[in-house]
Amino acid sequence: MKVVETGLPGCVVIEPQVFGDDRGFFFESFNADRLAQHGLTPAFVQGNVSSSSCGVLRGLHYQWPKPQGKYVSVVEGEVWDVAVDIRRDSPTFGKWAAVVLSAENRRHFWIPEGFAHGFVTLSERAVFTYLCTATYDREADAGIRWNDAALAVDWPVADPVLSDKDARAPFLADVSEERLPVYLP
Ligand SMILES: Cc1cn([C@H]2C[C@H](O)[C@@H](COP(=O)(O)OP(=O)(O)O[C@H]3O[C@@H](C)C(=O)[C@@H](O)[C@H]3O)O2)c(=O)[nH]c1=O
Repeated sequence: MKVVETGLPGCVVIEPQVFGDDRGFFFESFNADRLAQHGLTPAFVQGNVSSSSCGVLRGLHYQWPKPQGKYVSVVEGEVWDVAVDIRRDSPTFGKWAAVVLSAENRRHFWIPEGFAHGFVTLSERAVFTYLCTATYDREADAGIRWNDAALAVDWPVADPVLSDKDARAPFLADVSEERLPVYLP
């Protein structure tokens, strides 16, 4: 397993070691001991799966309070996945990191608590799977508009398919400070 830093401190890409043989392949999708060697000790309490058609964009989502760290990957198809630091007082507030996740590259992306997260589907269909460090809380569920100019996320799709909720999400500047995650160094 290889852990690769991104330009955004705390957000890392995990590249599992894949064992192929005549039957197919095997890889460890998550190994707590190996992640701990890199200072990552997430405790997961919920697992999710979603399926999306080409051009579907989900995001940018976060929870506050009850922030969720997310360990995300794709088991069918390909997505462009992005994490945005929206922790108030963070030295990298407003910065983002993106990675292509696919069933072929088997990458996993660790997005710590306090970041907003989203992805857009690049393949005909993408099955997205992730583990979270907090359970879903409808009251705490929140979002930032995907194309907020203040964030300037360089999405590879210009006119994505969105949920009504995501299409109406507020811009970062319009979110009151107490509704944004806190930065804990
Ligand atoms: C996220 C979530 C949704 N739901 C329900 C609420 C709603 O009726 C339905 C669909 O919810 P959403 O439209 O929010 O689903 P979706 O747009 O897929 O939301 C997800 O997007 C990605 C980018 C993330 O980072 C996730 O944390 C999550 O926010 O599923 C749960 O019951 N549990 C959950 O954990």
